Amino acid sequence: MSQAPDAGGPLLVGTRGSALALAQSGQVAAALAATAGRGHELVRIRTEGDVNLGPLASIGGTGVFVTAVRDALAAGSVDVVVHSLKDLPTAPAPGLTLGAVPTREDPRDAVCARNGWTLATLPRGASVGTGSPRRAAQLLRHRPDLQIHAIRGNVDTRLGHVGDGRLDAVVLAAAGLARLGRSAAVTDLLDPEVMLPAPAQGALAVEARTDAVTGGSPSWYATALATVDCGDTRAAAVAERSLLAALEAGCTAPVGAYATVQPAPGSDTPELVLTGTAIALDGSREFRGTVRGPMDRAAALGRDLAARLLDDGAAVVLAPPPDSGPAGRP
Ligand SMILES: NCc1[nH]cc(CCC(=O)O)c1CC(=O)O
Repeated sequence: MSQAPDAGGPLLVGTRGSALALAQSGQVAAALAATAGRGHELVRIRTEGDVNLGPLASIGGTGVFVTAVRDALAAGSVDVVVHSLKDLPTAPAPGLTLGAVPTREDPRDAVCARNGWTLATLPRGASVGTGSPRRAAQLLRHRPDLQIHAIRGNVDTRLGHVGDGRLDAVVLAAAGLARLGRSAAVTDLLDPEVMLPAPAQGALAVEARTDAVTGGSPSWYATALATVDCGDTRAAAVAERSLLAALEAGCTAPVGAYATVQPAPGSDTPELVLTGTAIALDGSREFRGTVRGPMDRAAALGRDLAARLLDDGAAVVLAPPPDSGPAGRP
């Protein structure tokens, strides 16, 4: 199992079986297979997170969506796996590597409301569904009157809460809605100034076995991965995820981050601009900052911003409540 997969057979792409996972894996698999001049096959892998619909925090955090998929890759039953990068734990997986980060979709969060309401026009006390502490905290920061309802489930289930009138609105990632062809449900795209996305929201991760990318002669496999990789997206995602890791915050922590690549002031050289926030669950306190620096310092920028936020006292909003389960994240 120590080289690139054989040339010849179809590229085997491992994925979760949800509609969103299949849609995004299918798109990446087609691009990878096309550059490699071969066919592809999606291999669905059932994970604990798909089977057990309890609150994520109590079933082991986001890792629950990832473990079984990674196991299939490590065992060699598939050639690559595709994840939503925001669902990938920040800790590296032994023997696996981030083979490619394709160009990011819209990173913003989207309000999907009845009556075309926006965040600003939702009636006083409106009911809004989200299972994400990050979204809840930022919603309450702008609209302390809103009633937040914890919901989970796939994108269609969540939209269904609005469709049948149980809730006035739900907040979902614009990228997921777009990949499922459900963008028509969006009534307000939230500017990152208003709601900072989850680190790496809207980006995909193509994971590969490290030895298959680096081992032996430069393979068709490494070439295909390099072809679908987007350097700007990768750098932004690395900066955002490094902030999250350095805050030692799991994804149930209310942490938002967004990095863009922009020309450095007074020059043409591109640089990364990273904004991050750590916010109290009720929106009452926020620690927010922005750093900028060279693209090749992406990980260091995330750590720098984390150090600054912690210096400002962000630990008070990151401490998990006493009776919560292990850190995880939606
Ligand atoms: N938490 C689940 C999840 N993981 C990735 C996406 C959407 C796509 C993305 O962010 O890349 C979603 C749904 C959502 O947050 O609305």
